[in-house]
Amino acid sequence: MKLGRLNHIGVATPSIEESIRYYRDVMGATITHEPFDLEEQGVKVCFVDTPGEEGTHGTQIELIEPLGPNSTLTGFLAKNPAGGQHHLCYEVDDIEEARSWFEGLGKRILGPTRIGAHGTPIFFLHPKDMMGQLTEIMETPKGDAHWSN
Ligand SMILES: CC[C@@H](C(=O)O)C(=O)SCCNC(=O)CCNC(=O)[C@H](O)C(C)(C)COP(=O)(O)OP(=O)(O)OC[C@H]1O[C@@H](n2cnc3c(N)ncnc32)[C@H](O)[C@@H]1OP(=O)(O)O
Ligand SMILES: [Co+2]
Repeated sequence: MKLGRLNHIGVATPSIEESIRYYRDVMGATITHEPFDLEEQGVKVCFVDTPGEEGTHGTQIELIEPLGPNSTLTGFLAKNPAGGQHHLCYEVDDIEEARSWFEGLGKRILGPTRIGAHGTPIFFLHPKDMMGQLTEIMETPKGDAHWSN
């Protein structure tokens, strides 16, 4: 497997609106995306772009707030009430090849491969098998989609 770009850093927050104000008013970010609900993942999401090469954006901050008490974020926020860095997401060319690679290494994969917030297949790896970092693997969006979401 060949590691691709760092697509996003997932940041858990108890209030996505408060986090948006922080990135806009303190960090000077322009927030062009509206928050949206991803019911299947149990999260409300908003992307914050960092600058990339001409005409593109760089690695995103993915703000995630729990949607309801059964969200996978509930335990994390109970331990970290102010929120904080939750996961790292790396791109790969071929999601099935990557899944087989990590399975072959004996890494625990958390649930099935599913469609993530960028519209491409994703899966998660257990933080205890990944040097303490909850790791998301995402198939690289094809064509212009890479820069529009
Ligand atoms: C927006 C959609 C999508 C995208 O397209 O980008 C997303 O990113 S959705 C993001 C939210 N979804 C997920 O996180 C799915 C995968 N996560 C899980 O399955 C669980 O959250 C978990 C990783 C298995 C943790 O489960 P939980 O029940 O909350 O905690 P445990 O008590 O079982 O934790 C065990 C152990 O791991 C430590 N831990 C937990 N979360 C993290 C973390 N984010 N980073 C680092 N370490 C983490 C936890 O502290 C426990 O350690 P010990 O206390 O030492 O036992
Ligand atoms: Co993510």
